[in-house]
Order: sequence, then C-alpha cells, then structure tokens
Amino acid sequence: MMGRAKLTVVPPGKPLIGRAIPPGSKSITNRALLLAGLAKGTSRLTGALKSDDTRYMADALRALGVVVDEPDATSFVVTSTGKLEPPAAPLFLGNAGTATRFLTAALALGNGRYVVDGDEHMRKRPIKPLVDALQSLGVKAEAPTGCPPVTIDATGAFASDKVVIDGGLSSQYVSALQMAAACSSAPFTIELAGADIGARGYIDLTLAAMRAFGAEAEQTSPSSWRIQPTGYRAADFTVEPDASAATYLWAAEVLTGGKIDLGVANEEFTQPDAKAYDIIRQFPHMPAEIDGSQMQDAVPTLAVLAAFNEQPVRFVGIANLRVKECDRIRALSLGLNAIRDGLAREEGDDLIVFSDPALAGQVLPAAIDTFADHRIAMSFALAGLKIGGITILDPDCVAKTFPSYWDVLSSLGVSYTDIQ
Ligand SMILES: O=C(O)C1=C[C@@H](OP(=O)(O)O)[C@@H](O)[C@H](O)C1
Ligand SMILES: C=C(OP(=O)(O)O)C(=O)O
Repeated sequence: MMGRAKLTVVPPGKPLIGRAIPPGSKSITNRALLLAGLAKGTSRLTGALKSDDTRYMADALRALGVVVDEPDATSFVVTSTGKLEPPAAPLFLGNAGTATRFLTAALALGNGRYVVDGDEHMRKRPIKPLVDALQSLGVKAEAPTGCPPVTIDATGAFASDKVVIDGGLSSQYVSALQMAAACSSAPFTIELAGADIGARGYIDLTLAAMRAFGAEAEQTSPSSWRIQPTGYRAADFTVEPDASAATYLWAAEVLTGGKIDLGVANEEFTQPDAKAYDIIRQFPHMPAEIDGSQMQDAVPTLAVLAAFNEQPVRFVGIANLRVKECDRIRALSLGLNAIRDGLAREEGDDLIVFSDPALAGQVLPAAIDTFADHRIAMSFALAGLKIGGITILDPDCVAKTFPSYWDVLSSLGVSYTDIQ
C-alpha cells in the first residue's frame, strides 16, 4: 500500500477521554498462527491482530500449504496437516521479525527447500545466531550476509537433541527454537550461550502459547529449557490485547490528564511491555534511570514521554534497540533533537532525554523521520499532543502492528492537518 507522506498532529488542548481498546497482541498472534500451522486439525484464534506483521505470517503459512481463513476482523481459522510444505517461491515477510525468526526455525524441520526473505529493513536485521544454531543441529541453512534471505534445505530432523543459542541480539531466536523443538523427534534441550537474553517475558509468552497448543516445556535452569517431542494439538485460542500498543494510550492519558478506558486492566496483560505502566503512572516524576531491557518496545513511548518529565531520564539496557525496525536509539535522539536541539543525547548505547515540562504548549515545528518504524511514528505522535507543529513522516508505517492508530487517536479527540 502506498502510504501518506506526512501528517501534522494538532494538540487537542484538552484531556483525552474515552474508550479505546488496543488491537490484539502481535507477539501472541504470530506465535499462535505458527503453532496452529504446526498442529494437525483446525484451530480458531480470536481477538487476533490483523496488521502487516500478522498478514505476512498468515500469507507465509498459506504459501506453505496451510489453510488460513479470516471469518472476521479479529479471527483466524487455521486448518493444517501439521506439515509445512515447500513453497513455490521465497517467503516474503516484510519487516516482521517474529514471522521471520519463528518460521526460520520451524522450517528447519520441514522437508525440502525454503527461502525466508524480507524487505530492505529486514535484510539488515541479524539472523546469524539462529542460522548458526540450526547449522549446529545438522541443518543445511545459509544466510550469507548474516541477515535474511535465509535458504534452508531441510530433511525433517535435527541431528542432535541439544542446541546452544546466543540470544543477546534477539530473544526471538530462543523463542523460535523453542517452538520448533516440540516438532523434533526426541526431548530437546535449549541452552543460552551468553549470560542473558533481552526481554525474558517473551520467552514466557512463547512457553504459554506452546502449552496452549499441547506442548510440554519446562525451564530446567535460569538459562535452559527442555521441550518434549509432543508436536502440537489444534486449539481454540484467545489473543489478549497488545501491551506495546497500550503504552501509547497510557502515555496519552497521563500527558493530557485524561481518562482512557482500554477495556483491559494493566495487570491482566502477560506481555513484557505492560511493565511500562508503572513507570508511565509516575509521570511527571519518572525515575532518573530506566532500564528498558525487559520492556524494549515501550522505550520509544517512554523516551518521548520523558521529554515532558520533571527530571532528565537516562535509558539503559537498550543496546538491541539498534537492531529493531530501525536503529531506535538514533531515531529517538534525532526526532527529539529535531523538536529542540539538545533535548536528547546518545551515550554509547544509552539514551539521555533532557526533560523540559515547559515544552508543553509551545509551537515547535519539526518533521519527524520515522525510518518506516511504526513505534517511532506512534511515540512521536504523543509529542504532538502537547507541542504544536509535530509532523510525522510516513505515518502509515503504523500498519505494522496498529493500523487503526490514527483513527483511534482521532476517536479520542485528536485531529490532524497537512495530511499529504
Ligand atoms: O518475541 C517477540 O514477540 C518479540 C520480541 C522482541 O524482540 P527481540 O527478541 O528481537 O528483542 C520485541 O522487540 C518484538 O517486538 C517482539
Ligand atoms: C521490534 C519489533 O518488531 P519485530 O521484531 O517483531 O519485527 C516491534 O514491534 O517493536
């Protein structure tokens, strides 16, 4: 889809009040879609996200011989033989990290040749640690640049019942191997190579989804898991709302002094980004240092909010934001400094936001380069709730995970000008 080139947010000048339910979780939808595709029979997913990332996953499953029906705007009905057949053409997964990483591991237990590819952004996002791990399992997998495309010549089995994986750059490599492991032929052990992975909460999300589709998985030490070779059972599965999407609404609420009913309480979320709620509620007294490692996708929201905080905030533990949809540390610092020079600084892989509550109410025309990154677009829209002249470039990149974002804000009373 050709998106709009830009839009300028008009500060509403009043509290945002109303009901706005975030769409289904991207992370959970793409796990459930894959697991349903690996299960024999028909699975029904409700409350699911329909967005670019889940469309790429659903279309990939279709290309792999799985029937994926969409009876309504939030459901998928998935019917599979449990096998993912080699597709006629390379799988194109856009910039969907979950779809790309999760399928790469699952297809390693397929039969035949599979090529996993993405757009120009995905082709810069590392996948080497996962490919190395698959090679150590005897799988013929190649990613010459260390990023997609990945070519896999699969023979339906792993040559070993244990893998060591470095999840330092992305926890998705670990989740991907965990989901694939239930389809191997013997109890399988996954061990972390490095001291730790980023957001552990995504691993819990993976294990919960696997169990919902009949898998038996247990954590055997702080850095290892054992997965039984059960395969997956078709299931009916409800996807919870997206916690990362919720962060924009929570932030819009505190920034405008409003009241937004999300239809779900913060403590009901099982996703890691729900941890951001406690910090957002402290606004304008957010802490001087925030460790973003366990809520990485909420960092753009928190960083823009921090610009209006009463004291500067240093974000630590965010190094792997440099290998997300774009280099988010750079994009945040560029965007904040476009609003006012000196508002943010990168220090190594930390980001310091020099807060100034007096920004609110000013007109500071700034064109925010989103680098095609949905979270940069959505988080800088928050600045536009308080500052006049904030123009978001390529605003329709929000389609990656929250296609209705601009409409949702508008339903709460936000308007836009200069839409082109
Ligand atoms: O497992 C998941 O669903 C995700 C894990 C995180 O990525 P990394 O593991 O690459 O940090 C997160 O940023 C991404 O949006 C979703
Ligand atoms: C990092 C993200 O996505 P992914 O890795 O799934 O592409 C995100 O949604 O912020």
